Amino acid sequence: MARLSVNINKIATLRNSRGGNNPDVLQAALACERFGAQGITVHPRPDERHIRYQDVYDLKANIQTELNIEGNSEEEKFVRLVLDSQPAQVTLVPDAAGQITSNHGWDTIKHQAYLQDICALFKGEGIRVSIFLDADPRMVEAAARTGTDRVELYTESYAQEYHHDRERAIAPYIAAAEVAQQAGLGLNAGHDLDLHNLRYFSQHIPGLLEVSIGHALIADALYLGLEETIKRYLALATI
Ligand SMILES: CC(=O)[C@@H](O)[C@H](O)COP(=O)(O)O
Ligand SMILES: NCC(=O)COP(=O)(O)O
Repeated sequence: MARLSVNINKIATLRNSRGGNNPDVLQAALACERFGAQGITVHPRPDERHIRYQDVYDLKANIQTELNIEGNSEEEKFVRLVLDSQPAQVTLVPDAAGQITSNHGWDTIKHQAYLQDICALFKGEGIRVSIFLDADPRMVEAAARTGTDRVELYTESYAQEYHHDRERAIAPYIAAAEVAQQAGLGLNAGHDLDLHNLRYFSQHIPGLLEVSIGHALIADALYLGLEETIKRYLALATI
């Protein structure tokens, strides 16, 4: 039974396209909560092309549910933002500056020492840490040695393969989730989850605590409205 954290990056993309404050990112986040979302996710990027750093402070001061901030902790500015705004959770994502969207998880073997240090820093401030990972049991095993609380499985390959062969698509995710459970790590997932592939994922992944969903959910809201869309995603995530 996973909780749904709505990623509102795309609301900010729309706002920024005209330079004003329409749509209002904070108002959208509060509406998501009112319609049942159990968390709000943002992924401020160094160029602030969608979520701006100021949005993060405004969200933290006003939302009632968990704030999850995603980003690359190798950027000094990101670390300062997280420490200053004190979200419930930080998700460490190894994206290069200017990348269009996330396309891989951390290599927790190669970067073990760095990840241990950064997890200790955030956890020392009472912030829950999750590390974004490809669905590879070796990466989960090594993540367990960093001190992280959770891992987030990067679901793009699941989403792409789902329509061809869903059993094959989900197999590495089940294997990774089992290793996470054995290691005592909490499990999150996200990227390209949608109304078609979410039910099967929630049904088959043991111990799934949270899904963060943005792109497809915000697109669906154009047709269905935000309230109905969130209701549908909640029904699939909390199976
Ligand atoms: C970490 C992750 O999975 C991404 O999906 C990300 O949060 C989305 O970022 P963009 O909205 O910038 O594509
Ligand atoms: N962590 C994944 C996320 O926040 C949203 O990804 P997407 O649904 O926008 O692909």
